[in-house]
Amino acid sequence: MQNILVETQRLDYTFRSGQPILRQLNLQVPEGSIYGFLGPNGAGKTTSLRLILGLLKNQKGNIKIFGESIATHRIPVMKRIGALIESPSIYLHLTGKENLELFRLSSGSPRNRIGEVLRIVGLTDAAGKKAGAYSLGMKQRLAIAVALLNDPELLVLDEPTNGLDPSGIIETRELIKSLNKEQGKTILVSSHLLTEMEKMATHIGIIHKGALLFQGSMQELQRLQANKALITVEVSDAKKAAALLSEFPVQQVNGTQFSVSFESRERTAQLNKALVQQGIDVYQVSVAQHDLENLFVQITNQ
Ligand SMILES: Nc1ncnc2c1ncn2[C@@H]1O[C@H](COP(=O)(O)OP(=O)(O)OP(=O)(O)O)[C@@H](O)[C@H]1O
Repeated sequence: MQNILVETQRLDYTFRSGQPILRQLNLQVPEGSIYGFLGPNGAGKTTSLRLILGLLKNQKGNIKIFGESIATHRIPVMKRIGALIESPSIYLHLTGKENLELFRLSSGSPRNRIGEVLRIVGLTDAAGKKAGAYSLGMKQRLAIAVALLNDPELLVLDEPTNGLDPSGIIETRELIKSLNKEQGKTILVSSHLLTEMEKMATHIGIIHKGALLFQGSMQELQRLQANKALITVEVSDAKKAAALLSEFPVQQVNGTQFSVSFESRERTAQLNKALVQQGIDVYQVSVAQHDLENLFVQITNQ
């Protein structure tokens, strides 16, 4: 069986306002994985990651990392973790190398580690340039280099592609994949974009309103999606269409579109015919967009 590096056991968290934020969260991050922690804004991803890193306290339930409870082994455990949470604190008036030198002093890592991390993130040639002159992707790679200084076994990255331009997103994604493949790092990475996670994650945990809706390998998620494919139909009157279609359970109505489960090509043709016979014009029938919102519908309709 695969070794679990991060495990939360029935994790509950409530801010002082009294609103429950996490509910019985049981995360299991396997060693060697890129674990995509996926959920819409406000679902509780940052709160979970802050708890895992010991930056928030007073939770209910256990958090175990490398098999140790962080309640009793926080300091030795944190030494083996690198994290990038919220915006990176990079000094723009310093060069990439100077930034790393500054953070190296607080991390206590050896001087030769700077050259190594610059090479790993592909910034060796830009090491002498001011970070303010870096592209967004280069700044993010520098921030990840800082997180790598202590040669961590586990990297925790909170929405690392958020706010980047398209090339920055690609650079960051490729770096995450190579850190996993070439450097053997286990990576817990959060995102609100399903498509982004599909491009890098080996495992997925989906959080919605503080509760875990799905957890498993990417293949398991894909199997579930294949079994639960949706088609979207654009019509002249979606509400009326949804009300008429008792034989085809409608999953979602959105403006002029509604979604139903895909069953077969023949059933799709029957659906089209039924709509036309009821006087509803059909403008388009397509496979539903591959996004988080549709995935929620698929999962919650299991
Ligand atoms: N310090 C705080 N005090 C009270 N409520 C908070 C605090 N920080 C976050 N919250 C609330 O907790 C919920 C979860 O927020 P969290 O930041 O963990 O979500 P998220 O999934 O990371 O989303 P985002 O991508 O928007 O950061 C939200 O409803 C948020 O408003």
